[in-house]
Amino acid sequence: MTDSLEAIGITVRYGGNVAVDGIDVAVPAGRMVGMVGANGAGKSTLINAIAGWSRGTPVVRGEVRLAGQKMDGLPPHRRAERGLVLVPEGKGIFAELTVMENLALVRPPADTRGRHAFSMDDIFTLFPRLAERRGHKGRMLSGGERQMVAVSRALRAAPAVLLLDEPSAGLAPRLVHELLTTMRGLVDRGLSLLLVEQNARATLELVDELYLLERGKVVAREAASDMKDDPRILEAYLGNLTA
Ligand SMILES: Nc1ncnc2c1ncn2[C@@H]1O[C@H](COP(=O)(O)OP(=O)(O)OP(=O)(O)O)[C@@H](O)[C@H]1O
Repeated sequence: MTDSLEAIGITVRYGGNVAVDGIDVAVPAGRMVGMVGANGAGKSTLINAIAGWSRGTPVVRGEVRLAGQKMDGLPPHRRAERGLVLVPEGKGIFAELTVMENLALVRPPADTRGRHAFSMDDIFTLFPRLAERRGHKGRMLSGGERQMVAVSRALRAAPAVLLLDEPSAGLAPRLVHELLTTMRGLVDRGLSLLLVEQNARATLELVDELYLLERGKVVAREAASDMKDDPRILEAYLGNLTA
């Protein structure tokens, strides 16, 4: 079966500094793949390159395919139109627009075949907190609520594959768990998800497969169930999970 998302040989080079070094990623349909690593490992650089953009002006190489279709050379908005939708690090919601207005900025595509469409009602069922706050401006929302808006805005675009960059940043552990559990629920309903996270522990609990990144390279890639039991991985990258 064709993977929902396939990235092959992604390399992002800033002069002599190779931030991402020939990484392959595959997200099978209806699966949640996690990518963890320390600060500066290259996680954001990689997920942004898959979405079609980079900070600065690096040299970017590699192929990206969505359900077998080539995305190479397409700008981020064209990739999003085809269903490859990024929730960027830092959320990027408009502080002076209300929750409703932020969500209304995205026009759902007319043709949602092979995609996962979410009406406003679906979104408010998923995030009841946003329903209560629909008239509140972005600047009045908590970090968790802003993250919910950012995810919801991406869902309005009817993703085939959702790319989620560090949703836990700045959130309390309980909120991280709630948000990731909600995302897992969507994956169980068929969405494909690539999640970049620093919080390895929370990620490992919910993903199907985990990649570990170190200095721009994948140093381990395993089913999450196997990684949980791999003492080498636990010790080196995840600390003591039973602690
Ligand atoms: N605009 C830029 N110019 C030069 N180098 C950059 C630029 N953006 C990122 N880098 C480099 O790319 C490498 C990877 O950074 P990246 O932000 O992808 O790491 P990360 O794993 O997402 O870290 P974090 O968890 O802190 O967000 C770092 O060495 C960083 O210095």
